[in-house]
Amino acid sequence: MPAVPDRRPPTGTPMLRVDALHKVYGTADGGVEAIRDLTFEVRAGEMVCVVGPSGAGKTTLLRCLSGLLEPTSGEVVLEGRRVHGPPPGMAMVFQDYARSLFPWHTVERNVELPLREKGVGRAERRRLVGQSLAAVGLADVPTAYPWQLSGGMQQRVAIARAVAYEPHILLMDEPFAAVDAQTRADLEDLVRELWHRLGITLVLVTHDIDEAVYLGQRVLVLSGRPTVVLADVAVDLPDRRDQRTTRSSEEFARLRARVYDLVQQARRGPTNS
Ligand SMILES: Nc1ncnc2c1ncn2[C@@H]1O[C@H](COP(=O)(O)OP(=O)(O)OP(=O)(O)O)[C@@H](O)[C@H]1O
Repeated sequence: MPAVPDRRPPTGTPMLRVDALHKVYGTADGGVEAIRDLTFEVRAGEMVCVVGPSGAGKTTLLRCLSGLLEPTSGEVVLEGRRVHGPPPGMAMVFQDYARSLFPWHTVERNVELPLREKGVGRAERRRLVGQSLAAVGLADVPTAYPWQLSGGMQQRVAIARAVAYEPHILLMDEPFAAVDAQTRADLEDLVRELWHRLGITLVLVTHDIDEAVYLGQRVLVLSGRPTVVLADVAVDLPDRRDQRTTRSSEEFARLRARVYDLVQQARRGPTNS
């Protein structure tokens, strides 16, 4: 595996390029064209949310970005290198925290394991584990087991694990879909705060239009299958956001309505094919 580039690209420079991405799943009856043609870029330090109707290929897109799936044609280029397998410098957070954490390992061990695989020395591992657990508000439960924690706390462990890895880019697939509404709001704010503080590039897939507008600097709206980019909506809300004032602002309502209409249009399909 190639070494992780030491430094993140400077904020605003190209980080991720998706070029004419096309993905067909082979099936017994001829194949499913999940993604027809996706082309977009993400700059270093950006937070981009991806929405689209059910079955639009959002998970397929993330799998291609993370090198878990090879595209049928087109390419994914991360920090100037074409992605073929899981790239160094990338971390992922999944919806299903219960399956992504090892129940037989403690919280701190769960966070530490990827650092061992990365070859980080012991003292540095301890520092990164302590720092990232503190950053997600879990400094006081390092020796607990995941099953002893609430769902929201388990997802915080998964986020701490991703952050401790010091990724250049973090992919999140419906990360808050399995928690209650209040926990979801807390986790949204936690992610924005970490993104601000750490300068990570973030691509987050969600079904929730309000969440996409609240979190993102851009919202990429995917069409229905076979999938293309229907719109790339700039979210020109103030950088400092909070659940009460941001979500009740006129600008938020305007953006929400715009993205909602686009998703409805995508559901009606077919698009510009
Ligand atoms: N392994 C597979 N084999 C065949 N078809 C697949 C496979 N995985 C996904 N698909 C199909 O590809 C399309 C896109 O699926 P994908 O899970 O990426 O969509 P999604 O936008 O993430 O869906 P959802 O919003 O419901 O989670 C769907 O029609 C799905 O049935």
